[in-house]
Amino acid sequence: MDSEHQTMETFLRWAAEIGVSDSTDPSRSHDSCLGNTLSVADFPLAGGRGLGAVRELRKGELVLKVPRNALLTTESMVAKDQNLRDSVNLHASLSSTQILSVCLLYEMSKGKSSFWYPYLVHLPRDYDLLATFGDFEKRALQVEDAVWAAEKAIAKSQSEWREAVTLMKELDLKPKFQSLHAWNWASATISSRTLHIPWDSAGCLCPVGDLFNYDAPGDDSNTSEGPETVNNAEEAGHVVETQSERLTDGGFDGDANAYCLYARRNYQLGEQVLLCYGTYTNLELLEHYGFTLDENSNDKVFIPLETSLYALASSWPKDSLYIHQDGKPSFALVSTLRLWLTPQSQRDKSVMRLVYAGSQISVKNEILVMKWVAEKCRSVLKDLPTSIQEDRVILQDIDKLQDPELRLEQREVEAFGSEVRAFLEANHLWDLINGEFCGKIKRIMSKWRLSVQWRLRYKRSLADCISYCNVKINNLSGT
Ligand SMILES: C[S@@+](CC[C@H](N)C(=O)[O-])C[C@H]1O[C@@H](n2cnc3c(N)ncnc32)[C@H](O)[C@@H]1O
Repeated sequence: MDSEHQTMETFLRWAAEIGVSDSTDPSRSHDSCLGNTLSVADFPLAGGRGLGAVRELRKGELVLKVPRNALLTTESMVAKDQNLRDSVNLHASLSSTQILSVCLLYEMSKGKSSFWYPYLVHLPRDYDLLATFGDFEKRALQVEDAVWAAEKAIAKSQSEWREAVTLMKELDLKPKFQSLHAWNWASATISSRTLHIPWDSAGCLCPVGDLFNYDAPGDDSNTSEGPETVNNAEEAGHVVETQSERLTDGGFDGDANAYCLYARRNYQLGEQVLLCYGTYTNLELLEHYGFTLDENSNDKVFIPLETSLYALASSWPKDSLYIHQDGKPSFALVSTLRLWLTPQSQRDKSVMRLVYAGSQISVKNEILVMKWVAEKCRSVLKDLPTSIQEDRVILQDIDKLQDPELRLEQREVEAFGSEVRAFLEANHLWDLINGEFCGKIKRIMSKWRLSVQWRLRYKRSLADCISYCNVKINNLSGT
């Protein structure tokens, strides 16, 4: 048995001893907290390590219960350590997430003497969240909004770290636990693994409960949009309500004094059991969790729009003007463009009524709208440094570089495009091709891959939008 497997067994036994359980039967053996509904398994195509169903599960069935005393929260950590409690109390100006980060690093610094050691050893050592991106990976995102989001995330992490350094010094943390690198690790752990609790906005780390990988809310989740689905405010309100209900697959149950997690649908034996952490676009998933989804019905593709258009769109928030991942322009974007492309002199009451009802103004106007959107997407695509096809090739090349088994021929290396060559040059890797890259390079490569994956998905949505508009134009021209 390998040591990873052994420590996982130790962890599951420890969790069982403190009351974590996937069974409602209190007489079950304490050898492991899993085995009745779930087991730890690897799902290479959907999040890596995760939890699989050990039998058929019914929607709504309780699949895991984690008692309050097992949760890692600021409250539970300071309760076990007077020194930590006294120091934390002197830093009320820090946010609850900063405090939780410091507590986590403090707990890590205790090593084996930490109560949570069996859990802490299973936390990932590295993360791919935007805040951990270097310059190369950041620039590889290409799209201005995304590069800006990465810059903001990096700057935020640095300034939060600077603010927390005094507390870490007072706690006498070893230099390696006080470093920006350690801070980024703690912040990423909290961002990507905490669950909501009512008494601390920083959330809690939930042993075993944080092994669930992510599933986006179902396809019906974007039905709150568009005249086809929502015709009035009452209906819209109903959709919002059902959406927020769908976002919770569990939560802290005050009566049970435990975090309770439920199956969000029926599962077959062996299937991965997933949790919906919330409704995120791909850029948000990358920022907060370090991955993107090829199929994400909550994704939103933003394109640069004219200032006068934003001014006109005062009835709809700016962030409602986007293109869905499948290429369909949003209801608000189409409505705003219908009005914007109508000459000022013709914007009378009847036109305004049609616009706010989400209806077409005229065939001519609708064709103008579709042509405008298609042209905009074309121009955005043209201005980006690489095409969809080139990005696909870059991803294949990254795969080749990441494959330790693959021996690359000289001609293959010479055929690499400029971005791959720039990566190899920037990291002095030309001589190392066909050798084993060090951990640091592997980590940069995995972030770079995510950037290319993200921008490729963005471009595919724009290309799909062009096709969507062309079909609409053809249909309208025939009417
Ligand atoms: C709460 S943890 C889930 C367990 C995690 N896989 C582990 O091994 O500890 C969340 C992290 O899992 C990964 N993840 C979750 N769902 C994913 C998905 N659908 N696709 C890719 N990665 C996913 C991401 O790295 C994310 O930050």
